[in-house]
Amino acid sequence: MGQQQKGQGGSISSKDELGKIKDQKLIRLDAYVKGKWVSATGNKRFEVTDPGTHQTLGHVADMDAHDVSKAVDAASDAFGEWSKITAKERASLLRKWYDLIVANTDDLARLLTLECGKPFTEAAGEVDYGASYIEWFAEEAKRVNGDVLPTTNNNSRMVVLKQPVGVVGVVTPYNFPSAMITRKVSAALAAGCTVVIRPACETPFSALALCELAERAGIPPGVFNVVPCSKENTPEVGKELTTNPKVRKVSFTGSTNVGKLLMSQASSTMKKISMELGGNAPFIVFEDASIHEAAEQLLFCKFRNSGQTCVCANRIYVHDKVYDEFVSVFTSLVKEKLCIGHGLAPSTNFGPMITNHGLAKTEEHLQRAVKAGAKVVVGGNRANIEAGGDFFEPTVLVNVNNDVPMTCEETFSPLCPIYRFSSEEDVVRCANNVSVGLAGYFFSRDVGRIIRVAESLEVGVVGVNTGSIESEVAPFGGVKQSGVGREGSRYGIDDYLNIKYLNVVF
Ligand SMILES: NC(=O)c1ccc[n+]([C@@H]2O[C@H](COP(=O)([O-])OP(=O)(O)OC[C@H]3O[C@@H](n4cnc5c(N)ncnc54)[C@H](O)[C@@H]3O)[C@@H](O)[C@H]2O)c1
Ligand SMILES: O=CCCC(=O)O
Repeated sequence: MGQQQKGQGGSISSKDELGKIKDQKLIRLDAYVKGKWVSATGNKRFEVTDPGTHQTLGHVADMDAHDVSKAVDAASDAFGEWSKITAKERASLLRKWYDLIVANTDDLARLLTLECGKPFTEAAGEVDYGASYIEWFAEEAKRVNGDVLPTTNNNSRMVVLKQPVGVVGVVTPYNFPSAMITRKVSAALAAGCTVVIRPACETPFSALALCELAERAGIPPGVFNVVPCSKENTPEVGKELTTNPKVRKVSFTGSTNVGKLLMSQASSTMKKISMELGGNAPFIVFEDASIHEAAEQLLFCKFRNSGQTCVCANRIYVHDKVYDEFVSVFTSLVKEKLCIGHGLAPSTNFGPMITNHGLAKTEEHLQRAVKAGAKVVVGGNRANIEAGGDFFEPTVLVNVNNDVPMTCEETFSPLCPIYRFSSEEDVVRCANNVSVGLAGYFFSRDVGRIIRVAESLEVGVVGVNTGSIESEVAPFGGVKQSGVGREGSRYGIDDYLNIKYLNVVF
């Protein structure tokens, strides 16, 4: 069994790396409520660590439900004024926020790598990607148009208004600590909503740095609130954000199970919801595809963020006729091109698992598959990197059973099972035979097949001859148990608007 390259990182000190952040004011440890940096009740704090070294990065304010209710009050008080300033004014403030993020990309990326582990270049890519939503929604703010309908009575006019929903509770995951916040918050602020953001416990630093820049951009007090909290306080904080009557919408990105819980809690006050949940993306290589192109695309699509991305390829289906060639080409790429290490070591392009829970799940998925007959072609072990974090090798498997967890559920790990298929009909049936439907990918040059398969896949986003689908211009979101709503694009702002119909009789 071949091995991937191992990067450096042995001498990395997380504290020293934090010290290299040029603008040290971006490292915030307190919460942000009503335009002030505040500590939690009783000055309670929780520890945040670097997943690449397990060293402490800092102790952040641990907000409880009562603290969060004050943040909701602040957001509710600020809503009146923020929703009434002109869209052009909101757009201008968003644009300033965007400019500040772009100007501070290196610092923000370093912070992101330190708390989430993804390699620095990938982290800088995330900051840039996240910022693109702010630029986009700054522009869209000015295009929230209403409607005048053909009247059914000459003595009346029928008018449609679009109005901001109100206070939005935002809950985000640890795998995209920056972009999952900006994608939601920029649409919300552009629409005229105010926000209370609860970032993931593992990755509050990016959220707080974005907040520092929002403050510098001049976003008024109360419009933008950030309430970090520990794992222990998460259920009560989640309950507050989903049941407080002043919160009119909950926007969540994370796993399907937590999404269902938050959705049921939010139903008690009938809040509007956006749910961006887990996936289990099929990646299909037909016999007429370019094998090298498909293998190159899979490398990024499967292994970015060490497999911890909701749209990562999860199940790889390769046509029988090209199966052996594909496995051989792809395995060589994995060995040659991936270099494991701490995300701030210059040669690294494959970082640690973000949590040790994720590492344990990876090992369990692997063991269950191997027990059921799977063969590991490359990888298959924890990687012993001097830096000391939770590393697992990029792993390719063949002969994987269809009933094992890595096939049936989102593995969210660097495990890459490659299955055989022999007919288009069968592979589409297999691809759709899961409860979720976020992204799907396939490779073919046959135009008829491209249309048939793209229309048949039960997902919200399809990559055809590409493993890359993200763009602020395009609608992002899933079907089935992958969620409700769309983010980004001209559709994304609608999730933060209510429609009001006026029948004006004169
Ligand atoms: N569709 C998308 O756009 C998208 C994007 C990124 C991640 N994801 C999904 O997120 C999952 C990985 O992220 P994760 O492991 O952090 O997911 P998770 O559901 O465990 O956690 C997501 C967030 O919810 C918080 N949370 C957990 N229990 C809560 C509760 N009772 N009340 C309030 N908040 C609670 C977590 O602390 C975290 O901040 C994967 O399933 C991935 O596919 C989806
Ligand atoms: O984990 C999901 C993030 C999806 C994206 O790339 O926008």
